[in-house]
Amino acid sequence: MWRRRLGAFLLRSPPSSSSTAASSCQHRRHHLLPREEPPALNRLARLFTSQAGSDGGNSQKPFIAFVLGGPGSGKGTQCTKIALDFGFAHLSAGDLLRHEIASGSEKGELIVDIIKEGRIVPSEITVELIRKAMEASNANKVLIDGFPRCEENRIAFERIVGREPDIVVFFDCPEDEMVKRLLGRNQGRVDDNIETIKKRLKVFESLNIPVIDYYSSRGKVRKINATGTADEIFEAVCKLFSSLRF
Ligand SMILES: Nc1ncnc2c1ncn2[C@@H]1O[C@H](COP(=O)(O)OP(=O)(O)O)[C@@H](O)[C@H]1O
Ligand SMILES: Nc1ccn([C@@H]2O[C@H](COP(=O)(O)OP(=O)(O)O)[C@@H](O)[C@H]2O)c(=O)n1
Ligand SMILES: [Mg+2]
Repeated sequence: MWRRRLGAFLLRSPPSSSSTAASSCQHRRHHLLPREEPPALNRLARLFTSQAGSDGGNSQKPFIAFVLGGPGSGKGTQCTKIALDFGFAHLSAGDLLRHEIASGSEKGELIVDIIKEGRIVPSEITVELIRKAMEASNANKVLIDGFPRCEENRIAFERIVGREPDIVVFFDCPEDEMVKRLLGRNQGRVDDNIETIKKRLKVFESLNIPVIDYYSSRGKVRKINATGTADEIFEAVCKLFSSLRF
């Protein structure tokens, strides 16, 4: 059902600009409450929950949301908004890998070749970067954007971090729209060209969809229609996140 054939790209459309306008989320009131509670109440609340409290400490296990969707489905755009409105740390697997490349390390040289080809970086590398970033953020609510990309990623995360996600948010977007957005992204990325995009879409379908199916069978997937403007999509995101207990 979520599988879409690569075929017909609609490359004729001009690049779509993302919505940078501040969005208004009608559901904000609800999810802002915990952050506005006095510290004593937070501490008290924590005694009665298995998740970390809302004061930024991570003495207990954080709430983890994996954020998935095809390349260009809007994961990064929506994660930025969620982080801002719901107080999540936003860890983007792709950004962590690009940061490693920028550091000039030997690992970075390996990573850049893989990204150029739209393939998946060995899980040990990515999970280690995510683990360190989670630790450094010390956050009690974490969005892990663009991960896991394949079963190997998923299994490595479970083994190294010792956790499953609490939920998996899946941005469902038609391929022609994803291609249009990627070609208009304009961030100078080595993988935002049509050849690599075609490979990334194939990898998404063959390796990432099975991960989504796996989490779906475990009742963890929350699918969001990722067409429309960024603000329209964020309205659906707000509904979902306002309904969560974290
Ligand atoms: N709903 C949307 N409509 C049009 N363009 C969008 C939308 N959401 C994001 N974009 C743009 O599409 C491109 C890809 O979005 P991004 O959030 O980076 O996706 P992903 O992280 O899934 O690859 C970016 O240039 C972004 O500004
Ligand atoms: N878990 C991950 C995430 C990204 N990557 C690599 O990094 C590239 C860019 O990932 P990204 O998440 O920034 O890309 P978008 O889907 O956001 O466009 C992917 O195409 C992979 O080559 C990976 O190998 N493993
Ligand atoms: Mg992204």
